[in-house]
Amino acid sequence: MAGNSKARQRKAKESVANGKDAGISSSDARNDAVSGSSAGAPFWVVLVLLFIIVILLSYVSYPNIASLLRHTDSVQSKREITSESEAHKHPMKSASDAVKKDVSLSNEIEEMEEEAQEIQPEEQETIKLEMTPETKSKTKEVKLIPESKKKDKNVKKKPEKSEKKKSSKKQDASNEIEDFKASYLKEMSPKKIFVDGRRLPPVELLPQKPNNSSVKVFLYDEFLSKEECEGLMKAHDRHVEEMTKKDPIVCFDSINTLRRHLKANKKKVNVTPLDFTPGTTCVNKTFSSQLKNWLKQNWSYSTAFYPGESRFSKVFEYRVKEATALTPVNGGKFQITSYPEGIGYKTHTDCREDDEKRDRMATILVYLQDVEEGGETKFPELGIWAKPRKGRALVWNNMNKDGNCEPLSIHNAAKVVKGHKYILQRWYYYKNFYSLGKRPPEPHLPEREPGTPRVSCDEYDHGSCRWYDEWNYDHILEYQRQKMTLQ
Ligand SMILES: O=C(O)CCC(=O)C(=O)O
Ligand SMILES: [Fe+2]
Repeated sequence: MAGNSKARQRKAKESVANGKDAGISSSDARNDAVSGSSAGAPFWVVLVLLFIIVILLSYVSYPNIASLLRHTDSVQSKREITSESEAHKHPMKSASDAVKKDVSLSNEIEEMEEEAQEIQPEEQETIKLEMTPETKSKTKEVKLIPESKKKDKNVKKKPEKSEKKKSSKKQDASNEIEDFKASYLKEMSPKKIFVDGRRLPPVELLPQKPNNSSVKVFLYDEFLSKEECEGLMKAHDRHVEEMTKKDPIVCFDSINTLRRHLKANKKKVNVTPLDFTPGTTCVNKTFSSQLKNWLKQNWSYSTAFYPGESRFSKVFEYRVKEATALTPVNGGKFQITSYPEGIGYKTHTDCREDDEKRDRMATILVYLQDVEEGGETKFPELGIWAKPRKGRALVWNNMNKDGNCEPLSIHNAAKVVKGHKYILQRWYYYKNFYSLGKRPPEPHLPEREPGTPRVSCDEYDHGSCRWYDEWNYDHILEYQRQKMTLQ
């Protein structure tokens, strides 16, 4: 570095002497030389030369500041490259989404990766190799732009520059939606893999109850390393801590669920549909804050990050693909959930028993830490259960090969009796769709301050309330009525 800067100084001095373009000071040297020659007066030439010398001297005296600036530039351009490639992946992303990303879990994950990078350099290498084909396919996406430009030519009145950009972006997005070809994921096939010298064989958990379902449950111990688990938990905790500074808005699947929660907490409050924010299944801000105390925050906490938002997402999906043949393009968001003591999760299937093929074919769930007592994942119809162990992955199919939801895949999270449970989950879809794995736009209702979390209480039993760091459309009545189809 020191040698380089000396060489630069020498070069810069030479460039001034020769009046030539050289090194980092080239533009200064060139500009000054040009203005000097056009003036033609020797007094100005001397003045300009003096000016150059002063600039060069100040540069020479502060090499650290200069190199610092260069460093900032390179960091800046790296950021730009990242966000640009993200923009290709998320063409519908708005500016507010970009701002929102600043407070998203991805930032925390990125920090965790920086630490992890020091620990696992070899693994980072493997991932880079894996990313190459995707980068190529991104270039293909970019090639869509000229097509939309061709269409723009038909427009008679020339739109303003920014308008033109906006409309061509819109056009690109709609082209991409139209051109989207769904990939089907019909089964998983678990096999042994090696990660960082760890041998990871799948262990099938055999049903203890006779059944005729296609559901298979596998377990991999040490699927994630201790460092990966700890990094994810830390990122989740920091994010939850930040976001719980604001009280959440609480939503219910029905007024009955709200009544049951109030009754269980010995609150004699009469509630009517008028207590809900119009158009939604959520109660207003004041009532929500009251409920937070009344319900004693009896919920689990879920935070989400999306594919492509962090290196870890690549690391993880690559490992999952190698181990199970579950393909990254069929994967949705990543969700980290933590359960405080006394909290579990209702019995449910991860798929819906309707004809929807764009549904969750398989689930991978990784326990990020041991739980002293309770917190098992249980499949009551199969007689299968698994205990939380740091790094242990549980993977199962929720749908059969024909894309029908298997009712016997029902499962629940037993209440944590002692300890604190953390899991990472990702769902893989039978038929993927354009918006799968992309951070979704947020609904405008209920009106709320930016960064307000939500709590969703789906049913009373088994402590089914869950706090979320992001919003979807489940609580919007119109959405429920129309069963709006996602792109
Ligand atoms: O925490 C668990 O063990 C299960 C969680 C689960 O099934 C879910 O969130 O869909
Ligand atoms: Fe589940």
